[in-house]
Formats: sequence, C-alpha cells, structure tokens
Amino acid sequence: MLVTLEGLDGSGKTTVWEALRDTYSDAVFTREPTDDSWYGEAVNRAIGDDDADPLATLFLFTADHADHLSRVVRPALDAGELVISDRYSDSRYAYQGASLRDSDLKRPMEYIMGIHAAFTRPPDKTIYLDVDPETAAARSGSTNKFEQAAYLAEVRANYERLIEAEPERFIRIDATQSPEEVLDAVEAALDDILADA
Ligand SMILES: Nc1ncnc2c1ncn2[C@@H]1O[C@H](COP(=O)(O)OP(=O)(O)O)[C@@H](O)[C@H]1O
Ligand SMILES: Cc1cn([C@H]2C[C@H](O)[C@@H](COP(=O)(O)OP(=O)(O)O)O2)c(=O)[nH]c1=O
Repeated sequence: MLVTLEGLDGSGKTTVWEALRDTYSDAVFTREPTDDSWYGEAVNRAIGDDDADPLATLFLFTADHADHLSRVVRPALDAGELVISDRYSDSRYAYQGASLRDSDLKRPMEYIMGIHAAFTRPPDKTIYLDVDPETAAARSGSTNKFEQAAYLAEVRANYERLIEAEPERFIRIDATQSPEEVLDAVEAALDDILADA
C-alpha cells in the first residue's frame, strides 16, 4: 500500500514523517524530491535557481518521480511493503500547476496529470496536512521561491481542487494544531487506513 503525505511547505510533513519511522518501523519511508539520486540533485539545483525555467523544472521533477517509482516505490509495493512517501505526484500537480499558470499551457494542472497518467502509480491514500499560506511561509522561513505566501495560496487552491476531485483518497488534517496533536491525528488516520486494507 502506498500512503503519501502532502501539504504546503512548513505544514509539518517532514516532522510527521520522521516521527512515523518509530511507530511504523516496518514501513518503507521515502520522499520526493529524492535525496539519493542525481535526478534529485538536479531538482534541488532547479529549486535553488530563481531563473530556472518552470517547464524545464516540471520535467526534472517528473524525471525524479520516474526514477523514484522504478527504483524504490514499485519494488517495495511488489514486495508487499507499506510505503510512506513525504510528497509525491500531487506536489507536482499543485506546485507546478501554480508555477505554470501564466505559461502557454491552457490548463497546466490537467496537463501535468496527463503526463503522469501513462506511467505513475497513484497513491492509495493521501494525508493532507492543511495549513494557511501565511503560517506555511512563516514556518518554512520563505527560503526558496516556492515558499512565498502568495504562491503558496495558489498551491493550496490546487490541492483543494485535487481533494474535490478525489475526496475518498484524501484525509485532511488540521496542521495548525500542535505538533503532538498533528502526529496523533496522522497516526489515527494511518491506523484506520491499515485496518481497512
Ligand atoms: N504542528 C506544528 N506547529 C508548529 N510548528 C511546526 C509544526 N510542525 C512542524 N513545525 C515546525 O515548522 C517547520 C517546518 O516543519 P517541517 O516538518 O519541515 O514541514 P514541511 O516538511 O511540511 O516543510 C519546522 O521548524 C518545524 O519544527
Ligand atoms: C516533490 C515536489 C516538490 N516541490 C517543491 C516543494 C518544496 O518547496 C520544494 C522542496 O520540497 P521539500 O524538500 O519536500 O520541502 P518541504 O520539506 O519544505 O516541504 O520543492 C515542487 O514544486 N514540486 C514537486 O513535485
């Protein structure tokens, strides 16, 4: 089973993901962008480059996803493991959907979903850590171009569209709560997911 964690920068995904390692020690913990491949390195260069072309950046993130799928996600799923990924394809739909808003693409989010549809493995469940853009930008320190409140407001609107389209896949958690409350809510959601599996 594939469970993904999604949300704005600063929503607390990484904090939760790290804590889950103790409670779900048998699961495979992974993330996008990857941190153990040259594809991930290329993505991180694009994140740090304010002049990086948004369409080129989409394809770098998508290349990293393809490698992540074939090298980590599919083998683990084939072996019957529970895979928990800190960010996954919805991040592309929401973030690059926003950064390509003013491009020549008519419907950027639909275009990006179309690119993925032919090869990706959709998540079984997605835990969405919901936080307002101002809190997100303040918590993340606004250190890169993706962490500005105005941009994050557009990203959040895209996540809302994704949730509206697939309400049964998403579990929304109020991420403005304390870290302990957020973790308790995520663990309760995961327990329910695994009980239903
Ligand atoms: N529920 C929370 N309340 C307040 N601060 C939080 C909470 N969760 C995480 N943080 C803090 O916010 C910052 C970003 O958290 P992080 O887990 O890295 O978020 P993300 O991976 O979603 O960007 C960190 O400094 C972290 O300690
Ligand atoms: C996976 C992914 C991340 N991103 C962005 C979100 C983050 O601003 C940045 C790095 O992701 P990440 O390291 O997960 O940042 P954080 O822990 O702060 O949430 O890359 C995309 O724009 N598209 C993507 O497909």
